[in-house]
Amino acid sequence: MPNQPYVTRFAPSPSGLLHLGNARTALLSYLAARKGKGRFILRIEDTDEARSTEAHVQALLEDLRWFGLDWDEGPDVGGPHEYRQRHRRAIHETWLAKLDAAGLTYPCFCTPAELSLSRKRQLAAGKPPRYAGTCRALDAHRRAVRLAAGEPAALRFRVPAGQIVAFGDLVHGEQRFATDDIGDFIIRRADGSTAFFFSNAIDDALMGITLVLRGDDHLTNTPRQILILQALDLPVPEYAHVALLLGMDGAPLSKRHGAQSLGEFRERGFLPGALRNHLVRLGHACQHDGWLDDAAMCAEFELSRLGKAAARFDAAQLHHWQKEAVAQLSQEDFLRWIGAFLPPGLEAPRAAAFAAAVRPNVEFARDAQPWAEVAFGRLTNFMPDAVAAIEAAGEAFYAMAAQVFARPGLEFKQRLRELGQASGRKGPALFMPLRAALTGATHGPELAGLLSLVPDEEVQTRLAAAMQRAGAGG
Ligand SMILES: Nc1ncnc2c1ncn2[C@@H]1O[C@H](COP(=O)(O)OP(=O)(O)OP(=O)(O)O)[C@@H](O)[C@H]1O
Repeated sequence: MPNQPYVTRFAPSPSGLLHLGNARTALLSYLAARKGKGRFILRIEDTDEARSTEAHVQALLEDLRWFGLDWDEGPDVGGPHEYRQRHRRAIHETWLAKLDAAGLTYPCFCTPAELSLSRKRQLAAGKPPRYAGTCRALDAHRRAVRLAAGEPAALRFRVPAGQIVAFGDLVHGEQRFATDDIGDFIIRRADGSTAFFFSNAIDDALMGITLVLRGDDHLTNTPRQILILQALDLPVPEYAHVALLLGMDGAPLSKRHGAQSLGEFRERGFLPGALRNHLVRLGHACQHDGWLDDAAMCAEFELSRLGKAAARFDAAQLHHWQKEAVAQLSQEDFLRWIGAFLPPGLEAPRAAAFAAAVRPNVEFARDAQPWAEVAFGRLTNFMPDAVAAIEAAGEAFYAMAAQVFARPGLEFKQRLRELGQASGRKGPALFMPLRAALTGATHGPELAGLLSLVPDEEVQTRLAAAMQRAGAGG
């Protein structure tokens, strides 16, 4: 069956920094659209003015782009709609008025304290808490008097009695909710802003969203939204409620808690492809174990492979994908990535040789720094185990090494062989003290590659320093 061209969206609230759970849900939604050559829309749900900030909107756009997503419509790229919900108020009011005209809403004057008391009573009686319907029963006259007196009022949707709302969820299967279990819910807050249930559903319908892929924290909201859409004769999309990503404490990641933000991983030096490769495998069973580039990830993505079980971010897995991501960089991109640690004006062939030598030892860009010092600078840093290796090797070893390395035109392998013969050492006993003297460490990138970049005089300086150190220490 050909893949359906879905129109999907990611609709975050700018109430904090995007975390890995948001990013994973955004990625899956993006892939669902891209897979069938559909469209992906970004909408900012900023109706809750108290919690939304402009700085968070900007951070969110920047983080999503860095993560590797692009969108066909959105606040920064435009499109036929307005993509910030707070600018869609007039549209929302029009649709609220239609519900009103159909007799499906009523003002609710209950205060937060009254609602909380009612909840507690219901819970104490062992009942699931839902709106008790206090203001539903008010007659038209009493309503008018209270409104005229300026009493703050939210607007509630009148949920029909005795019905079943059924829908097929692409992750959770057939869902059935009895309307008798759903209390009349708020669609406009007392401050005049539209509530999530309403604005989110209306905007999905008006923007032509055909698949709502979101976290399963919204599964129980869906029947309410379907009731609104049906009441307004608006199209009902398909739904896929994906499992939430949990934090270390086992609780779902949430912007409110500020945990594991995308920005934090970016600052720590992770590459976006590493995060994408890890996140696409959380709650989505990939058939292919290896690295997935954008095209391969689209090909790999299947709605039928989405799982129901909550998933946990795994640091070890992310490190694995980071190494893969580094290996995948073109030489040009790798050099750009570590560019801050290279000497200015480095000639292209030397840069290429450096990249080839150090890449397997670089997980984060900053890991290139010590090797750049070894290759292009003076050796000043010595690890304690390198010092110990130098002292143990003794002065004579470095005197022999200096002689072998002074002879022009020899390959590194040949020098090593000659030094082995001269010193009677082999294997690590030969190699380790040489590495320690020439790099200041007992482990690191392949020595031949690194040394090809170090000028002969500098090699001699390092061997002379080692001789002195071995002499002094021995
Ligand atoms: N822990 C999570 N794992 C996966 N998806 C999530 C998680 N938390 C939220 N989402 C999804 O991210 C999308 C954006 O949601 P939203 O902006 O409300 O995020 P949030 O983290 O729940 O924020 P807040 O804490 O402000 O409510 C929604 O589809 C939501 O279901």
